[in-house]
Amino acid sequence: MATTFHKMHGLGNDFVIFDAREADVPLDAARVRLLADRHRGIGCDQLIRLSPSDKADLLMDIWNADGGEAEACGNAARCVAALTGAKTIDSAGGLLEAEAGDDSVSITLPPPRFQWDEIPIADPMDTAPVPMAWDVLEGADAVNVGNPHLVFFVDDADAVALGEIGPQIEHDPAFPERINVNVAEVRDGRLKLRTFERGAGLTEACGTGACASAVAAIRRKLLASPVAVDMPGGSLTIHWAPGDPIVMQGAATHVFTGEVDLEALR
Ligand SMILES: N[C@@H](CCC[C@H](N)C(=O)O)C(=O)O
Repeated sequence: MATTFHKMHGLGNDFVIFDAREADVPLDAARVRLLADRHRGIGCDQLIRLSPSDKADLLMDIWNADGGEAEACGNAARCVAALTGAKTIDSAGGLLEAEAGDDSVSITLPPPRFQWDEIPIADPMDTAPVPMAWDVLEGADAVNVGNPHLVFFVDDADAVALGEIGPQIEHDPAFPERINVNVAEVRDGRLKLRTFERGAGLTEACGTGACASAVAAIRRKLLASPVAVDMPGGSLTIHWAPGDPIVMQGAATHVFTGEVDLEALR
């Protein structure tokens, strides 16, 4: 039986979105891995399923390409708001508010968290910075914006071998739920950012990574809000003040709508 999906991306960070508000779309880790596979399936960084919510306009479930579930996805939230017109989105990472404009979508995320057990980190420790090092990367700030992030401020983000060191950090036993890894460079009053995503690897852009990195830069007084964040796939603007929710603004693009026979995937 054919199931409709929407292929969308936020600055090149791409998604397969199923709308299960009318009829269930059965997904499990194995099926997600097949759908996300760029050779055997449709191909995406994250797979999104929308279902009814009694707290918001809809509930967004998020799976990474490796089949693991994620609590938050900033770029997907913008795509979902653009696709459905939802003004409130429930997710495992908290309740999001959305406002879709002509060229961009704004998403308001709950205030960031910084305590070691809120990241989470396995043992009590400082989180700004965390007293840990991996090869040339050290002194990261840990920030939870619905999902867990480490932000390393570096002199040259392009020079970091993030594809090699990212998996070591993601899987370090210090992070019981694994972690997203960001390298951020302050340049010309903006943030240049590359992200190695938990469960998806290097992506063109990461909305929550941009939020976590902007928050860390504001806390370190490296930049003031709003922070412009430039990623390989494009830019986001992040507004934040200590104690407040985070507002992320940027583009959301619909690529095509298609159909897939979920039972036929092998
Ligand atoms: N691409 C996303 C983040 C997706 C989830 C992340 N990989 C995780 O496991 O937490 C974004 O735009 O925020």
